[in-house]
Amino acid sequence: MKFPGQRKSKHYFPVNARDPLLQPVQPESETGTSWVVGIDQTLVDIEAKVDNAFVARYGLSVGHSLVIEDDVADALYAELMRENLITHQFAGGTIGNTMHNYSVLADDRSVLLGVMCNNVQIGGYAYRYLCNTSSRTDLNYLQGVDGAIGRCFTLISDNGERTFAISPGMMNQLRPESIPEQVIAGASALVLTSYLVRCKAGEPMPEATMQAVAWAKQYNVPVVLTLGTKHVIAENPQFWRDFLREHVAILAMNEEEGLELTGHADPLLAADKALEWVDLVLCTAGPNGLYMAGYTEESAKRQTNLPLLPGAIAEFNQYEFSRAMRYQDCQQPLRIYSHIAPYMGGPEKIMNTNGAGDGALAALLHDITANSYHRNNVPNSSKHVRNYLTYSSLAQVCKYANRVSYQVLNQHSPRLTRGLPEREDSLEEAYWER
Ligand SMILES: Nc1ncnc2c1ncn2[C@@H]1O[C@H](COP(=O)(O)OP(=O)(O)O)[C@@H](O)[C@H]1O
Ligand SMILES: Nc1nc2c(ncn2[C@@H]2O[C@H](COP(=O)(O)O)[C@@H](O)[C@H]2O)c(=O)[nH]1
Repeated sequence: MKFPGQRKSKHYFPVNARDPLLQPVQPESETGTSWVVGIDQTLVDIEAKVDNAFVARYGLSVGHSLVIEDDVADALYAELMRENLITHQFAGGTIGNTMHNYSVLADDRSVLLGVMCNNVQIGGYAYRYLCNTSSRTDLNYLQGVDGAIGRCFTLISDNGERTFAISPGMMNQLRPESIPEQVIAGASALVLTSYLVRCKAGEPMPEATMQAVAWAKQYNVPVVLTLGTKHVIAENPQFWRDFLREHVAILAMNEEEGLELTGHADPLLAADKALEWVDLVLCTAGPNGLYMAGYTEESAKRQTNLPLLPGAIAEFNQYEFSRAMRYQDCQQPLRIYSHIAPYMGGPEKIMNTNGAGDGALAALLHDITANSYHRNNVPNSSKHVRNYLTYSSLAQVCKYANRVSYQVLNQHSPRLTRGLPEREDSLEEAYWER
């Protein structure tokens, strides 16, 4: 497990297994002691540059993800091939990306659940998917299917905005009996997307998802939900509010999804509203950076030393140096909030925005899992006198999440090709001051 993010001062973190002051740290094993598990629709992103007329012609909606029928997919693919418009093909899927990015950042294990072709052809989509997933992402629990994985036509317009057209193949054929109980039971978090319910009647994916949720509940594993696209939420916002209240601890969304869910266009108000249902919220807001909202114990709150920010909630970042806790673990819960503008103002030129939100969530998951790792290895550390959810303060998690989004925006693929630059890995470096 790598240290999550960078620090101005050195915090104690058991990255050195030979420290004699530590309890004997469990030896590194292939399965590890702390991991995250996610369920996804197995998808390959087929990226092409198109204009808005192309998007409109196939009944798609700019910036969003819609499922298309096979005949539309065939016509769309034929036009992309005819006009030689395909530029890249990557492994994709919002949770697949998040598990891969987590493993790259943490240099540690994530487990991905979903389907995979029984018959993988060299050079085919399934082959590309497997080749482009981190070797630290455990794919041993994928369920075999006799057919194709999904295709996600990722249509990039001139300003870098991405539109998705999903041709599902067999991506929704994951069955409940393919969800391994012990993998869920030992995880630091179970990560889901609202896309998992976007299926045809009779497809087993939603049932498989609910099996995983039931085990997460049984073993007190926090469930993380990322909202995916505003269209899925807009179809039935009340379903999602109930789902959050009943099953979810951590919510990740962008401001458009936040609006559909809560009725608030302001990301801070949307995040605040969502705290009625969940314990921790990450709300990305494109060029306006990102917000986090959560709970801490009143008596453990820590005052920021950064300028207090104006907003719909006055001086909302006052206690952003506090660490997040689950509502149920607080005796006197206090709401805490933080915001950060895009790292370095954002890249000079954004090639495409695909995966920026997934990157931010991977950073948050790294911080949460690092907390479990630290608790396992140094249970009597003062960091664990309370049952905290995150290793770091809300402000620090925002910085880290933002930094990772920047990295994704600065490269071409939604999956990190490497971890953050080496020279930032030094705990001594006051990188954030730049
Ligand atoms: N145009 C932009 N300029 C600068 N930063 C951006 C821009 N778009 C996204 N980002 C960064 O990427 C993060 C996630 O982007 P966002 O587009 O909100 O996510 P999603 O992909 O989920 O819609 C933002 O919080 C911000 O840090
Ligand atoms: N599991 C699904 N993943 C999907 C779907 N539509 C798009 N995507 C994936 O999202 C990422 C990019 O995410 P971003 O919102 O952070 O830009 C991309 O790689 C797509 O594969 C879907 O229906 N299901």
